[in-house]
Amino acid sequence: MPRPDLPIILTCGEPAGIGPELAPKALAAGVPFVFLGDPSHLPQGTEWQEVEDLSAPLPLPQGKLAVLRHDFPAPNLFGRPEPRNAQAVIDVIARAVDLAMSGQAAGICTLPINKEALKTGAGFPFPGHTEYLAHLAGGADVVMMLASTTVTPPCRVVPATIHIALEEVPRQLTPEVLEKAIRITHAAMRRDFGIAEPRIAVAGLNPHAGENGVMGRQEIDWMRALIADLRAEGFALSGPLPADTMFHAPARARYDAAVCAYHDQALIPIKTLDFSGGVNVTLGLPFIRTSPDHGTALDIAGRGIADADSVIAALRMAHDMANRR
Ligand SMILES: NC(=O)C1=CN([C@@H]2O[C@H](COP(=O)(O)OP(=O)(O)OC[C@H]3O[C@@H](n4cnc5c(N)ncnc54)[C@H](O)[C@@H]3O)[C@@H](O)[C@H]2O)C=CC1
Ligand SMILES: NCC(=O)COP(=O)(O)O
Repeated sequence: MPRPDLPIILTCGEPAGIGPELAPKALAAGVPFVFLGDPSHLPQGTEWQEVEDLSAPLPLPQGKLAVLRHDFPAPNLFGRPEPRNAQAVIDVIARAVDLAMSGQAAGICTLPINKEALKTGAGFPFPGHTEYLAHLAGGADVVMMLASTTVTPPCRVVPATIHIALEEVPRQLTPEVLEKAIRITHAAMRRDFGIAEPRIAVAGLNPHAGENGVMGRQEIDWMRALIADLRAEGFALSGPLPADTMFHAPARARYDAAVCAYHDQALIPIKTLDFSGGVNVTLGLPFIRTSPDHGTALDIAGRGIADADSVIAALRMAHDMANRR
């Protein structure tokens, strides 16, 4: 069980992006966390203090940022990821996971990585944190959820396939993959969101959910049968639903989470409804992991204008999850 009195580890992510400037702003979350990264990447004038003992009380006096030091090999230039720093970005994530899995931290909250920079700089073989974290957890079955924090009814979405090319989706979206996403989502809604009988809506793959086979057959070939089987087990499921009409407010009021067929089907509604309050949470891991919903924003990095609301919401959600567990 995670100890909510212990800090959440906030990993630095890509230092050339907006991560370093978000870290001091994230103190507004009011929950105990420690920044894991190179303090030389923090904005000039940041008041910080190195910590070694994660059980020491937080927050630090005078609003200082607590830093668990992880020095990077090369200087940082905002907006331009440095290939020599790519491996350190990856190592920081692995170090944070070690701390969470060994019970020294309440969980982790990851600042964004630039997937292309890690692939070109260090041959990172994973398309995102989600897949890397599953690997670090010994091959856990996980799914990615993005959850709003400022809209009512809430928008919580899970793409059953994640970081793959659109042309791969019909091949990789199998009954097994969709069933796994539904089961993991159901369990996490109960454990981490306190919803005893979660209602889950399942999006179809095709326009109009195939319209009875006129615009695609996955819905009638296997989705309906899978949903019926799971309903018979007691799951409160609806679908397969046409994705274009399931995200407006009255539709969202009818479910607690939506399991979608692919990345953009799921992420466009939440990032449109709640870009600054959206939280990315990995479901199915043996430790808590949240993240802001946005990326590295290289176009504005280092200018001090990045909005910290999403990382603040992510830290609070991780802390709430630790308390609930
Ligand atoms: N969890 C993670 O590590 C994530 C990483 N990424 C990575 O980030 C990189 C850039 O991805 P993009 O698609 O360009 O998305 P992005 O979210 O980095 O940027 C999209 C637009 O939103 C703006 N924006 C993003 N966050 C903002 C903030 N906090 N305050 C103000 N404006 C903000 C940016 O300036 C840009 O105009 C890619 O390498 C992607 O893979 C993307 C999403 C999540
Ligand atoms: N678009 C969401 C995203 O890329 C987040 O991925 P991850 O790094 O959390 O796996």
